[in-house]
Amino acid sequence: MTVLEDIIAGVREDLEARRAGIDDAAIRSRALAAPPARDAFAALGGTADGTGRDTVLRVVSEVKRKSPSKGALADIPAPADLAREYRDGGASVISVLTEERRFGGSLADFDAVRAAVDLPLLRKDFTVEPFQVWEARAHGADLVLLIVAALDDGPLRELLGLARELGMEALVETHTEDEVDRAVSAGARIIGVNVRNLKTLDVDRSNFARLAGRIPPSAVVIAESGVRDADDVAEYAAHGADAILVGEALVRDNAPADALRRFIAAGTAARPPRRA
Ligand SMILES: O=C(O)c1ccccc1NCC(=O)[C@H](O)[C@H](O)COP(=O)(O)O
Repeated sequence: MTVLEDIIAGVREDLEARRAGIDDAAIRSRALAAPPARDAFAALGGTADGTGRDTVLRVVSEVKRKSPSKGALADIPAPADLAREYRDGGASVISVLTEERRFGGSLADFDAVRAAVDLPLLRKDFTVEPFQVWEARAHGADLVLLIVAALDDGPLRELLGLARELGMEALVETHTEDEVDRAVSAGARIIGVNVRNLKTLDVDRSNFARLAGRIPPSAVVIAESGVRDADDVAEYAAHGADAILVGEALVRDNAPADALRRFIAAGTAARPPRRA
């Protein structure tokens, strides 16, 4: 079993336990009654054909307590306080991990962050069932994560379609050429290239430069994982990242708002004037 398969097996067990406590009709009516989703595509600098794109590097800042690759990262006793720091530092989107077993997250963390900030929020989980998309909207999410390596084309399209029907968008995450091509064919508008291989946990930052050029300019391109400092951010930006997704470097920093400002400045300075 790969690391990703092992995580998803646990996610499915936890999902069934939650489903035993609330029926599908109830979660759907909560989702339909929730305030409208925020426009995460625009918040990440997206424009319909890519030509009106500005040169600001956006940051998706993650609330991440622990991980399979690094173990414990930060206690984060008050996720809402961290979210306010992220907002003050200029984050465009906040990602909240809700997977419990391997990342120490929860929907309670998500709710706390939702109540604290008005930015678009990504419910960061291993989405494999429509119930999780309904659940995300019911909790006020604006974006869900769809990992191409975890989904066949049928479910990928179904989950992306459902997210949009509910007014949300999806961050469609890739790691290989084939996955980028599948994300593009599925109609993804926000495409992440994760430099961490979720099957082996190896991190190879050069993977971003290799894959980013396959993504059409109409999509927002996010470089995910592996940021240690402003030089890494500049490298991703120079190779075409519209945004970066950062967890560890921010949660380990004593002044995450300052770190964010440094990352945005370094990435914006390094970004080419416009993606062709
Ligand atoms: O972070 C992990 O170890 C991990 C392992 C298996 C599946 C997913 C994993 N992480 C999810 C992520 O994509 C990262 O949390 C995110 O990109 C931020 O990465 P980083 O800045 O390196 O913390």
